[in-house]
Amino acid sequence: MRSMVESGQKKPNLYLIGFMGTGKSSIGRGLASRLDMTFIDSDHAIEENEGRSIPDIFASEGEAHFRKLEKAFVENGHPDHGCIVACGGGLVTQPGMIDAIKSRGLVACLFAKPETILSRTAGNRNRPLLNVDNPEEKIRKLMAEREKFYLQAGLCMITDHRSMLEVISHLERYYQRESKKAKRSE
Ligand SMILES: Nc1ncnc2c1ncn2[C@@H]1O[C@H](COP(=O)(O)OP(=O)(O)O)[C@@H](O)[C@H]1O
Ligand SMILES: O=C(O)C1=C[C@@H](OP(=O)(O)O)[C@@H](O)[C@H](O)C1
Ligand SMILES: [Mg+2]
Repeated sequence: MRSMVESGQKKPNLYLIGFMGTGKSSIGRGLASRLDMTFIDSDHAIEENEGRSIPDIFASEGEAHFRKLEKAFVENGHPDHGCIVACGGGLVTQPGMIDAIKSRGLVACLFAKPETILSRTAGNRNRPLLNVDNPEEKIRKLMAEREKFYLQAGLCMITDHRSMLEVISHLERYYQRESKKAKRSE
């Protein structure tokens, strides 16, 4: 992570990564309010910039185009400090993206079992990758492909059977500890 001196002693960003339905967006919002930081969701930022929804972007230009928009968001589409950033689940799967977010702040990954993910995402058609005949099979396949990226986070946390408040409190302690360490290492 960039030094606190370079970032002007400002609060480093915290990036929440992990599979769809692990809680990045909901937990990120609660955490930002606890830590008095700005909340940014990469999906919402992209939708706002493009003026259309993620399903529309996938349908009209395809997943590869959406991944380019995610890359642009990471590289120059958000502030470099003071933010809790909920990343779309596939954002870290492109080459160089994990290093790019690690160079900009702390990274925590949320995990959940495929069954939990299925129940948390069922009834919501906003995730085009899960609009398939057998979403559970798709979740297992994508998870296996993506695990190597998710495991590179500074903190990995299993969220099954944990309330959102428990997850938020754990992440709050992680952020406070790690951001203090970064400050002390100056
Ligand atoms: N720890 C949790 N326990 C129960 N439900 C959760 C938990 N974390 C998230 N959820 C629910 O799961 C759904 C998906 O959460 P969301 O924040 O959109 O995930 P993501 O951004 O990772 O795709 C939401 O309805 C949210 O309220
Ligand atoms: O895992 C993915 O590839 C995706 C995750 C989604 O975000 P969430 O992880 O917030 O659901 C969204 O970016 C898009 O539907 C693609
Ligand atoms: Mg989300």
